[in-house]
Amino acid sequence: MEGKLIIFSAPSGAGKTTIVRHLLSKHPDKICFSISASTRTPREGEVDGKDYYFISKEEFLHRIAKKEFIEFEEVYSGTFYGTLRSEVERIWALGKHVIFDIDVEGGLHLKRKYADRAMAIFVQPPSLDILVQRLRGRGTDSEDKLAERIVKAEKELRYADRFDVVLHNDDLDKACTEAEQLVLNFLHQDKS
Ligand SMILES: Nc1nc2c(ncn2[C@@H]2O[C@H](COP(=O)(O)OP(=O)(O)O)[C@@H](O)[C@H]2O)c(=O)[nH]1
Ligand SMILES: Nc1ncnc2c1ncn2[C@@H]1O[C@H](COP(=O)(O)OP(=O)(O)O)[C@@H](O)[C@H]1O
Repeated sequence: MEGKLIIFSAPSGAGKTTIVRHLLSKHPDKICFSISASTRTPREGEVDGKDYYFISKEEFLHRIAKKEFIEFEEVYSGTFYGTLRSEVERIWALGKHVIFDIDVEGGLHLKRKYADRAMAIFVQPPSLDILVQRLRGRGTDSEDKLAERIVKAEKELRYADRFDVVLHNDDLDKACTEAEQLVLNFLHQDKS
C-alpha cells in the first residue's frame, strides 16, 4: 500500500523529536519513523540505523547523484540530511504510515510533493528564549553549533502558517496528547 505521511517540523529545540518518540511508543502498530540519512556525528546514545543512517559526506553526495533522495538539504553548513526513497517504501511495505522529524524546509517540500496524503505539523515553542534554554539544557551542541541553530530557528519560526497545523509545545504532556489526537484523526480520514 501507499500509506500516509505525518510530518513534524520545527526549529531545533522545539521538541519535535520528543513528541515523535512519544507517538512511536504509543502506536508502533500504525506508524514507523522515517530514518533520515545524515552526515552529522552521532550523539551519545544515538544508534546508526535507528536514529539516523549516519553516512559520510562522500556517500551522501554519491546517493544524491544516484537520485536516491526524495528530498535532502544541507541543514547546517557542511552537514547534510535527507529522506531516502527506499526508507519511505520500506515503511509502506510494512503496511504502516510514515512519521517524519524533519526541518522546516524539508517538511514543506514533502507536504507539496505528497499533498493528497500528508499532514504537516509545525511544533511551536513558547518563545525563542525558551527554545534557546531547551537547546542549552539538552547539552548536545557546542557554542558554535548552538549559535548556528539559533540563527536558523529565528528564520524558521516565521514559517508556521505554511503548515496544516501549529502544535504549541508549552506543556509537554499536553502537546503529546494533542499530537496523538491529530495523528489518529488524520489516519482515520478516508483520503489515503
Ligand atoms: N530536510 C531534512 N531535514 C532533516 C532530515 N532529518 C533530520 N532533519 C532535520 O535536521 C535538523 C537537525 O537535526 P539534528 O541534528 O538531529 O538535531 P535537532 O535539530 O536537535 O533535531 C532538524 O531540524 C531535523 O528535523 C531530513 O531527512 N531532511
Ligand atoms: N514542553 C517542553 N518543556 C520543557 N522541555 C522540553 C519540552 N519539550 C521538549 N523539551 C526538551 O527540550 C529539548 C529539545 O527537545 P527535542 O525533542 O530534542 O527538540 P527537537 O527535536 O525539535 O530539536 C530536549 O532536552 C527536551 O527534553
